[in-house]
Amino acid sequence: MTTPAVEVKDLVKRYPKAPVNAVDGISFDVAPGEIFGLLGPNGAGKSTTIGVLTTRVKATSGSASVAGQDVIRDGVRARSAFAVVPQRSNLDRSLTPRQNLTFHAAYHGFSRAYRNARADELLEQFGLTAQANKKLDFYSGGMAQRLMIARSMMHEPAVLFLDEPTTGLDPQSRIFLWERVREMRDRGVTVVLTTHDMDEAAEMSDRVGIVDHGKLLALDTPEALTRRLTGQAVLELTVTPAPGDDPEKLIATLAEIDGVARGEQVSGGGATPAPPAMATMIAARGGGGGLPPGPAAPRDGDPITVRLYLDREPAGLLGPVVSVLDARAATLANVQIGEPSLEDVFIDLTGRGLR
Ligand SMILES: Nc1ncnc2c1ncn2[C@@H]1O[C@H](COP(=O)(O)OP(=O)(O)OP(=O)(O)O)[C@@H](O)[C@H]1O
Repeated sequence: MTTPAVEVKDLVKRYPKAPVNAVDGISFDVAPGEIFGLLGPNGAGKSTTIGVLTTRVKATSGSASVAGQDVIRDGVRARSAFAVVPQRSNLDRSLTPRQNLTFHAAYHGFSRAYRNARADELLEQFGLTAQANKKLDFYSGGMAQRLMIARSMMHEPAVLFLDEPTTGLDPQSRIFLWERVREMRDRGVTVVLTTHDMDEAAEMSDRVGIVDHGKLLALDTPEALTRRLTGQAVLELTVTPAPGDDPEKLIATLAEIDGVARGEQVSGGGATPAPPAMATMIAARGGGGGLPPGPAAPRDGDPITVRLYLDREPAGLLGPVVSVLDARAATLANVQIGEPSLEDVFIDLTGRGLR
């Protein structure tokens, strides 16, 4: 049996004087070479979990290891096995970009020849060769992020922890970054990332763990998680109800169709239809303080967007849907068939209340 790249068992962290555990008995394994996404609302316990794994936070109880090294009992030894790229730059501004790389490798005990060769290789890989000796003050946020990842790879860690790596990056930098992350994965580096970007998590991660209130609520591949949600597919309709018809009643009638698990209005009242993921944030189940507000009440003649969550193949339901709309003299402008997104799963598990 191969040793997991990350192993967390019954991990608990209670900060001094805190009334509840920040991490409340979390267990999971990450396989070598996996990209693992840790997701959760603000304050869920992600950073604390990563903090324990990277020896910055002292665990209250439980066990944790990275690349087979016990990070709780022998943090110093474990540190050579991983690298952390924090959300905010912690580059040394008194050094050149290149020196940031070579000093890091010197700290980890690598020879001068190795340090220089590795720095050149990584500067090239991260598109920073031409800016290797510039002042860091002239670096953009994207360049600083690239340099931090390059620096983290100087000591060839087995596991790379990335804390919200693409926050604040432009689309080009984001794509570039993910290409590099995939390259690292292809070379056998295990990547553990935290992110609030659900699309990115779904696209990048081999598996994701969803955390809230210090507990792991779900752990699986993004596909398996979305498959588990309600039905197999979602039908999104842009409909203009007949004058005087009540949209809520129209949706209730649509939800009664055999094969429709539930229905909800995701936008309307003249608002631009939100993309599916955003739509769910607006319209998903109640609770959690009622924020953010639901869609505006539509005026007569305005189209509304209705989402139907299905528990059977969508093709067979188009006929019944059109019949209901016909019977109520509603006009159908657009139909989209889609899968539930990871964000739908996230909201379903963690609710929509603000943290
Ligand atoms: N140093 C600390 N001292 C006391 N409480 C803390 C400390 N750090 C975090 N907490 C608390 O522990 C809980 C979990 O916080 P944590 O930072 O791990 O969450 P998170 O999921 O990383 O959130 P975010 O997405 O906002 O970064 C929160 O209630 C937070 O207020």
